[in-house]
Amino acid sequence: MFDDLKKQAARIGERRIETLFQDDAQRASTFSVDALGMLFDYSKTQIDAPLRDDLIAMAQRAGVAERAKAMFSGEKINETEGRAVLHTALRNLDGDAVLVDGADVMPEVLETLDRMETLAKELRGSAIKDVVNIGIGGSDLGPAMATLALAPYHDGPRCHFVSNVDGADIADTLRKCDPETTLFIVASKTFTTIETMTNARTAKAWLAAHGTSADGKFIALSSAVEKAEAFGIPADRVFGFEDWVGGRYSMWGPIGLSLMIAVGPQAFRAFLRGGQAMDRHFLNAAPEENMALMLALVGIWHNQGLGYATRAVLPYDNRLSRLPAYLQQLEMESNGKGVSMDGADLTSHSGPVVWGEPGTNGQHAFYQLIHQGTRVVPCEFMLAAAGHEEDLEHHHHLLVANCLAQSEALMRGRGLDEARSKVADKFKGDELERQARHRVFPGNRPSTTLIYPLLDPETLGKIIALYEHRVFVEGVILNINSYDQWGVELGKELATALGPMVTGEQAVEGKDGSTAQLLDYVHRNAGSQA
Ligand SMILES: O=P(O)(O)OC[C@H]1O[C@](O)(CO)[C@@H](O)[C@@H]1O
Repeated sequence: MFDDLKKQAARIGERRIETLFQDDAQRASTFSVDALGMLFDYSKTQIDAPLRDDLIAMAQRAGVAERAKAMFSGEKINETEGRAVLHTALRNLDGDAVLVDGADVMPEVLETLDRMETLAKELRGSAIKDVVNIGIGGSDLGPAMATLALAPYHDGPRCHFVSNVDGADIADTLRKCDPETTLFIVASKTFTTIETMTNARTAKAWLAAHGTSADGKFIALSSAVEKAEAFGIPADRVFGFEDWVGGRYSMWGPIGLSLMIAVGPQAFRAFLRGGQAMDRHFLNAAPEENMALMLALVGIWHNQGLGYATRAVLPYDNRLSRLPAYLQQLEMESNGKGVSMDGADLTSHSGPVVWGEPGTNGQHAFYQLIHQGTRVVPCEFMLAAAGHEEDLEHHHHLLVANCLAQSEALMRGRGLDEARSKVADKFKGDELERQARHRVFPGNRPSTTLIYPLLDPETLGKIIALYEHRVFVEGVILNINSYDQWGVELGKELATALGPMVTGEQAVEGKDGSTAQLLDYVHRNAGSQA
């Protein structure tokens, strides 16, 4: 499937990336995309003109542009669930018609946005001091990531995010809240997710235990409006969305309510505008100038072409510290599939393992392996040209210097001669040789850098939509369905079956020796918190 890329890899061989800059003074700008005020620089990779041509031709053969049109126009491209994929409609602020089964979805999308704004304004001027979003996965990671990312714009009530079924999560959160001035948002597309429903019931019980009425204290964000009503949340406190919004793509609509309450409707609209600008760019820009397409093709080259199994997302922007977790769901739940659209086994690897931490913290943790480990980890750096803290500009200068130094170091490395010269005054002979070898950096390790002016709401919208489209393009090239998630089901089923064995209501039967042993340990030690 990726024979062209294998041939390109053989052609490139052991070539050093730095030599590409020596041979072409324009390389940096030729292998960058400058769009929407952001710059995506992929020149510190092995991609050269013939390879880029092959990658673009591959995207064209796979029908990326046609599939994108199909997605935006409401075709049911999520074939295993028979659904359209229309998170882009949630940021279609101009309201141009988008049809699903012949009906325009935009009037309802815009009406829901209006209702959200009315409620957000009301809450921001009310006695509510704490908002607790109860949700998990796509009903948590997006708003949690974005609320932190946009902290400088946060002028509403405090927002907390409870996701884990581990009682520690909600207990630690409720300890900070006053029942009289706390509002709970139950965010669940299906309104059946066990973690969320358990936490929501615990929140209700907490209010009751404090003698506080639950009336007006709960809001629901869900596609299952009747289930939310059955939980006791009246219809006018439920914000619905359709099944064509996938969980991990849902922060642009009702699932973003906590973010809207935190930063205000205006900033939330700016976030949507950023996403919409990226949509238009993705649909209209020529391949070489298309940021999402090129980001995806760099990913395909590294993963399917060169076999690098992981990629690190390294934001030099502390407020993006939840972005790697957000992207883990976005990318790995979308493209971690083993069969193609038609149900046949994939003949290549699926999407890569995505991981990361903000710089500079990562430098003092795992960069050792990135620089000198035996596995190559393509790195995706992200950096704002300016920070929000004008009085702390010297911090930002250090941040920038560190980010740029890392991509330079990864590419250049350090040879044995240079390593020897670093320690020649301390060691001699064989010991000098041994010590020098520990200080060699192989270099020639690829990285990309996405640089933007400032992490404001609009820019965040552009970045998130950029990654969504990257996932889409990689999925089309791999011919997989990026919009289902069957791989999460088996564990859920087994957990449900194990529940009564954990509580002791049912004997442990039919379990493998390891599972039975672990259950036995729990039973013998369950009282240990006393
Ligand atoms: O919003 P819901 O229905 O509670 O689902 C939460 C998450 O669970 C999953 O279905 C599976 O983990 C995700 O795709 C989703 O974001």
